[in-house]
Amino acid sequence: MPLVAGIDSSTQSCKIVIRDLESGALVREGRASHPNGTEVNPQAWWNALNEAIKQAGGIDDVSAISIGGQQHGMVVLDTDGKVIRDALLWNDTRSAGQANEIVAKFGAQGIADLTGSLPVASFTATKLLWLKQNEPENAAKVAAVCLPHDWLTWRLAGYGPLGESALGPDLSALTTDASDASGTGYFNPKTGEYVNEVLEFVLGHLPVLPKIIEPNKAAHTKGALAIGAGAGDNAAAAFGVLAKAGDVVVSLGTSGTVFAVSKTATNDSTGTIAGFASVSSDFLPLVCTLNAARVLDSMCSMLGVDHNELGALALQAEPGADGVVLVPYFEGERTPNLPDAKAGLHGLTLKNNTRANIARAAIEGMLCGLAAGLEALAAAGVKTERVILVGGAAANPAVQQIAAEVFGAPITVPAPGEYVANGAARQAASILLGSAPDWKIETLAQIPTTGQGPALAQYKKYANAYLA
Ligand SMILES: Nc1ncnc2c1ncn2[C@@H]1O[C@H](COP(=O)(O)OP(=O)(O)O)[C@@H](O)[C@H]1O
Ligand SMILES: O=C(CO)[C@@H](O)[C@H](O)COP(=O)(O)O
Repeated sequence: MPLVAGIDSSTQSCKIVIRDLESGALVREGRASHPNGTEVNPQAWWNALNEAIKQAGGIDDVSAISIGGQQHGMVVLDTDGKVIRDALLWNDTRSAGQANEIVAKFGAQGIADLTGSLPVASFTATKLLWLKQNEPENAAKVAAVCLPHDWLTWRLAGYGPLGESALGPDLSALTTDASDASGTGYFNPKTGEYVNEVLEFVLGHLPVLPKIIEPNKAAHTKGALAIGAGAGDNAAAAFGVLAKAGDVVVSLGTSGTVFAVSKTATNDSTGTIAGFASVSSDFLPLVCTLNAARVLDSMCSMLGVDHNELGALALQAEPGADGVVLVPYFEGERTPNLPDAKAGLHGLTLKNNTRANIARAAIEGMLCGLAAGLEALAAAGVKTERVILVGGAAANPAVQQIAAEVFGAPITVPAPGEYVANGAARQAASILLGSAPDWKIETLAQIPTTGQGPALAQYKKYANAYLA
């Protein structure tokens, strides 16, 4: 039976799954780490991708492959196909001022109407404006701009820097898909076209941009291997869990994201909801925070425990952690747009200052930032019948249980797996089959709603003070 592969080139690592085309059964997998930091040489992603493929036993027997990846990262290429400078990632906040300049130029509603979203520092457009203003010699050299998954797809197809690749630096062979393009800040998800006036404003000239490929078409063929368009990681996760109306997906990776597949486009000029496209060319209204799984990593090292112990400690405390609140803005924050904010531990007394309360406050704080996202989606008309929890921190049973209390919604935890990579594999399968297969998804846990606990209300008291 033919095999298909899907890749998740995410912030912290690269993962590959190889699946049976018909049943979707996992056949082999591999992973490799990415370097830390918000500025990364794309070569590190290419090395990790090759290491992950090697760990998975290679892809010689695979018929189709697609790459999902972290969104927004700015990869700039010169005319020889060389990377001009390290990529600035989605969680690099240096271009916050440039985001404001774009909003001032086009107006908040104007830019939201043109691109579906109000740009914040994460968006590629703001990074290009930062480049033009701070490294004009680099900006002048830019012949093409692409996203992390676009660049990896191009490399996998055999293109790359002059002298270092079989097919050479053909920039016109760069491809992408609507879901990832919709995170650039210069793409209109409603028309499916790039918005040149924004691009010209931020870079000063029009570079080559990746061609938009439909989800069930091959972007390239390499011998017998079909290479798909790929996708932004959140859109791929929605596709990987087969999200349908009433499902809201919450992903707890480096970023925290809340999103749903919708037939209706959004154009939120407040900037809370990003109006992205889905893999299937519907829409993917999405709220993203900068502080998710790494909040727990950081609290684990502060308390000297591992993730299981952090979870066990948290479950010893009562909902609301006896008034202890962590506002987790360790990396600044994106939603709300507070790029320079710092985290704060609030409400401590000599009595409630326990390891259990602090562990619980860490999990509640991470989730409360996302509960505000759920509320925003609800206000935009997105129905939440259940929350599907994915991403690294979703594996933690305490996180799953506390999510039901914080969100006040039933939680479904799919069987442990790489759902971004699975979504990419499902897209690859759709190239061979003409449409995406309905692979069965096993459920690990279903946690009924317990109603909303006290955590969110007390969190808002402290978090709202940051907005004053
Ligand atoms: N059991 C767990 N509990 C909490 N966090 C976890 C657990 N297992 C992994 N993580 C965290 O999940 C993160 C990796 O998740 P992942 O979704 O792969 O991130 P990304 O997509 O941003 O690279 C790491 O920060 C890791 O420490
Ligand atoms: O910026 C966004 C979404 O807009 C992030 O969701 C990135 O796409 C990174 O995802 P992870 O690597 O944290 O999963």
